[in-house]
Amino acid sequence: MAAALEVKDLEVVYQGVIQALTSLSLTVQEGAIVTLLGANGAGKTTTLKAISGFLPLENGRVTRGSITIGGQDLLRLAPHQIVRRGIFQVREGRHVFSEMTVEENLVAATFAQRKPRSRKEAFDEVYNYFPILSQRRGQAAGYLSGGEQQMLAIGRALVADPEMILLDEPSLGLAPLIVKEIFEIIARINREKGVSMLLVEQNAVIALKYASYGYVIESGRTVLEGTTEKLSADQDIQKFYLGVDTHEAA
Ligand SMILES: Nc1ncnc2c1ncn2[C@@H]1O[C@H](COP(=O)(O)OP(=O)(O)OP(=O)(O)O)[C@@H](O)[C@H]1O
Repeated sequence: MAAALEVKDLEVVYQGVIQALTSLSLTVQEGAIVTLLGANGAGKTTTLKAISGFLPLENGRVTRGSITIGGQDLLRLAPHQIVRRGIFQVREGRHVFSEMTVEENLVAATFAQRKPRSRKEAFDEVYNYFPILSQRRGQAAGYLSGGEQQMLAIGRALVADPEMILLDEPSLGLAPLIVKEIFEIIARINREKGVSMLLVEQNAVIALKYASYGYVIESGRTVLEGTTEKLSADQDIQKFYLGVDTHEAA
């Protein structure tokens, strides 16, 4: 299978001095769910921002390495061109337009639509995956629950008809049942539409359950990678990410 997205040896610097990534490499195969694990400040969000082209908005810059999709260089592209190339980032904290209704939020995402289809067709697809959003379509997004806002954030990505969604901490602040519901839908979108996912998660248990491959990053570099089966069996992962007492387990 062809490699969809390749990040190689990436170095990122903010404000000319703060080195956030030193040597970050990862691959997301077409149609895969890949997770990126790491402690606070390891550089996970920076990696997503580098891929989606948002670094310059925060005075950040890629100073070495490459990001390609299907062999095409992404580093030269602006964020709107990267969206057109099929990569859509769902940012941490949802960032829905709180004064606008659910449906107006979806309308706002139509600027990024990649294939000509009617709004009805695009929105029906979103409402099919997230029926609760259909019931709330006329309600201000700011009054939605955290879980519903996360669904809306993913729904906006769907309107764009992405090939890959970059998901930044979708479980943040949500109750376990809602997290499970959202991840089941993420898995369905992946399965049914073939959309690949690059998933940043503090909740390693859920990330390792739904992803097939994972990377661990420390201080801006990739230190471990493997199938999620292999990572789940790794003693360090068990100790530091899954909260397993490896002495007791031994
Ligand atoms: N806009 C910015 N300006 C300056 N430094 C930044 C900026 N964003 C991130 N950093 C720094 O870059 C490093 C990596 O941050 P990043 O947010 O990518 O980590 P993370 O792994 O996503 O952390 P968390 O899990 O806490 O979200 C940190 O040292 C952080 O302080």
